[in-house]
Amino acid sequence: MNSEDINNLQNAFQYGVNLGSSPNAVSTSPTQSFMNTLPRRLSLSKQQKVLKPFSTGDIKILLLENVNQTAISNFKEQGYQVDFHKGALPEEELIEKIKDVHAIGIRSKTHLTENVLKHAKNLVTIGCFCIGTNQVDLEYAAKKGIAVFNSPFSNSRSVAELVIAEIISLARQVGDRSIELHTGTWNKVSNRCWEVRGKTLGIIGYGHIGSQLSVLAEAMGLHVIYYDIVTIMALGTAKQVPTLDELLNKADFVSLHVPETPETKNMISAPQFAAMKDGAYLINASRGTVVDIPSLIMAMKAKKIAGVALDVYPSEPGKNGAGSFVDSLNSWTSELVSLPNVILTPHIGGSTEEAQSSIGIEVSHALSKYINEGSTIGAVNFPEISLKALDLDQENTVRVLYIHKNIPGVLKTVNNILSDHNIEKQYSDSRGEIAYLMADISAVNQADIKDIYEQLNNTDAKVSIRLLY
Ligand SMILES: NC(=O)C1=CN([C@@H]2O[C@H](COP(=O)(O)OP(=O)(O)OC[C@H]3O[C@@H](n4cnc5c(N)ncnc54)[C@H](O)[C@@H]3O)[C@@H](O)[C@H]2O)C=CC1
Ligand SMILES: O=C(O)CCC(=O)C(=O)O
Repeated sequence: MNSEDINNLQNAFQYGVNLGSSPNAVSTSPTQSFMNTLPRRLSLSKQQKVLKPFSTGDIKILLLENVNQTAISNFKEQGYQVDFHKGALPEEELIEKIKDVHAIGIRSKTHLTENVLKHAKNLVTIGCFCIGTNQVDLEYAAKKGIAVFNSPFSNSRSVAELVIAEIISLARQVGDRSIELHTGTWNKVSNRCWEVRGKTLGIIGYGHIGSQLSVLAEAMGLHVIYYDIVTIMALGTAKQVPTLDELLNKADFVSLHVPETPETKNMISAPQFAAMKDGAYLINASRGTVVDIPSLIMAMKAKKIAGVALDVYPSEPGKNGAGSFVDSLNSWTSELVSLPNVILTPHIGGSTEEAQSSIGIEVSHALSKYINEGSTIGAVNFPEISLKALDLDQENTVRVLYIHKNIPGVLKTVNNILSDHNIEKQYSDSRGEIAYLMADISAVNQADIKDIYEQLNNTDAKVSIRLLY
């Protein structure tokens, strides 16, 4: 590409129509700061046109809960404005901030409910920098045309390793011995301390984490059985059991790795504790709502359960600090902490340098690809579609991103609007009540862009539109 070509391309951008008045169209002509980087971008990617329909400097991203530095760097490299906070925000402050941003990055503590999201006038995407997405109202987000992404397995190994540490620590009462010695008490005992070799581990939920745990546990000589609502191929010599009760009857250690759903709420309560072996151990690094803690306390007091390791709780503090894990957070806190052989960790299953760094890269990448190109690959509440990047010589090609209600006749209406142009590529898919169409149309001049936008904007089925060019 010679300098004349670059000038032409810059001119093409500078004639961009400003569609910024529409809440969902993040489309204005690019800033000089982006122009200044253009020759470098072009030399990095000789064949592909970088789609920048908007001033990247106008894109605002709110990052909460100490999302990793890798994500901050990626977003800044894109030219976005990043507002970074170490903790979660109280709901009122969150509502104030979310009004203004195009993207938000959270971990497990920020609850993006309908009440919060209804204030998000410009929001196009949410990044959960974690595995779980239960903290987001996914359905409502989809209805508002907000695509949600997560990192489905970047921290799975970290969780599995923590659980392995806890299995041995519970069996050897390491937590109690450590607390005693920290407070000056030497208590060298072997009573009811066990090797884990030859014992049975029951894994509830044999997905990414459960199956990884299975492999590690077998390497230490544990027998593994698992229960899952779907039939899943066993790794190593593990065996799937047909019922939860069978798992509870047989396992010496029970470890939970299910998502938070209506079905998993209080999945382990009084009847399940009763079904467990006497002196069994429980580990929960999934979600706090999965175990009924008052029933757990009763089972421990009755010596039915010999120890428990919890990483997650029904209510968790929004940020780090002393004095936050108390009865006003969860009414049973002081009772639980007074029991023997209880290991409590502050939701750190996925908190390793390795996991956080790769989650930061993966989720920031997915959000940037969606903002810049419209790709929804990896979205958890949207149909997953993508079109290949445009070539540099496709100067008058516009990418239409049209999120709409999944009702009959929409494609006919949209294609009528686009019919004066050549539709180079088109891809459409639906998921529940929401459908998403990506189309690259060529031979479009600047006046056409505004016209296409307005016509699409007037369609009944429209949820939101962006035009990239
Ligand atoms: N403590 C921490 O820091 C972390 C906690 N998590 C939690 O762990 C959960 C599991 O993570 P992954 O293994 O990656 O998820 P996954 O989606 O790969 O696996 C979950 C498994 O649970 C099964 N399942 C769902 N409902 C079930 C039910 N009612 N009964 C039995 N099985 C059921 C599914 O079929 C699936 O095989 C996440 O949803 C998240 O809440 C995830 C990462 C870190
Ligand atoms: O690291 C976090 O903040 C949350 C980890 C977690 O629970 C998840 O990935 O689902």
